[in-house]
Amino acid sequence: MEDRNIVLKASSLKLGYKRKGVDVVIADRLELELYQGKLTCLLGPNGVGKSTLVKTIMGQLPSLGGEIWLQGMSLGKISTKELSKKIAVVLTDKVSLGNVTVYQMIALGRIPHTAWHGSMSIGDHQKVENAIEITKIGYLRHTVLSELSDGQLQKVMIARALAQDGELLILDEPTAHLDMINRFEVMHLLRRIAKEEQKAILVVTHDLDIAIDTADEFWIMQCSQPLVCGTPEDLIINGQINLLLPDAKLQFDLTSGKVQDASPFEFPAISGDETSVLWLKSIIRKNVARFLNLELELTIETSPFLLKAKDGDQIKYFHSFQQFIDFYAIR
Ligand SMILES: Nc1ncnc2c1ncn2[C@@H]1O[C@H](COP(=O)(O)OP(=O)(O)OP(=O)(O)O)[C@@H](O)[C@H]1O
Repeated sequence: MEDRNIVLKASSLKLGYKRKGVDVVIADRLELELYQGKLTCLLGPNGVGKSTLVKTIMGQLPSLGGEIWLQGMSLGKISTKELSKKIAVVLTDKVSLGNVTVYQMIALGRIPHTAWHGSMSIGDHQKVENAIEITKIGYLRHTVLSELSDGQLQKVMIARALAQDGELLILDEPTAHLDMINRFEVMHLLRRIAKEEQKAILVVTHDLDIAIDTADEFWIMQCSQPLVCGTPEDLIINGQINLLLPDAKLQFDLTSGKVQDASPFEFPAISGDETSVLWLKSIIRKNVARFLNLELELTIETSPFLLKAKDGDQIKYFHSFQQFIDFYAIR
């Protein structure tokens, strides 16, 4: 653990807002570290304080207590200009610069490094080109932002953050509003950037399945509790992943890696290969209200698909899950 390069560290961090001079505390006693080359996902229920934490780490919102260090320097001692060179942020806010081209937008990432009216140096243009190459959006270079899809726009905003060339990238729900393929692509792009560019990346997300696939580290935030930190795999195996599911009706299923109904469930006897049994259980579970015959003995094969159901002396064969469920639904 000691050999991991800490980019940002916070100790006894107290988060919140001032209302009429009074502290409104959102979270307290937070201990956290972000590492170079690691993708960290911050997860937690709506309203728990994830954006508040992000704003505090970015230096946009003062903490109510505790310390934050960026590369060993106290955050409070770093000027806004220096901070904008070190931390790049991608927020969910809609971009209103519709007529700006992709190249121009990414070039805005260089502003902290140039004077406001100063022109970009060759080095600045190289940083922009590099960001375009990493995010593979060269084909969009001259397109105006208003003509981009949400997924393309998200990649442009990531490229802008990359062009900024800070040590730390923070993204607040970068996969919100994206379809499944784009969610997957964006998160895998962030993982690649963490590894190849050796950036520390913090992503706020509600996308548990893709976060499990891509994150090196999870921070689980819960109301009035310390952050729970660890690799997704450790948190799954030790059951702490269920902290994300305080509703007793839901649980994280270790075998399928999915969140599912936690109500006790007894399956009929099933034999077959592991994957087929998993999906047969999935359809049985969904149809539990109309599927109460526990005397069944089920055998499943998938090449070709054949589901044998033995009910006492009777044997029935089904060639799809649909046939199987339809048959038992009408009994
Ligand atoms: N400017 C503000 N002043 C006072 N309270 C605020 C302010 N902004 C947010 N809050 C409160 O802080 C709490 C945490 O909000 P925050 O936006 O950080 O949650 P979140 O975990 O990011 O939620 P979500 O998943 O819905 O985005 C909420 O109770 C919210 O009402």
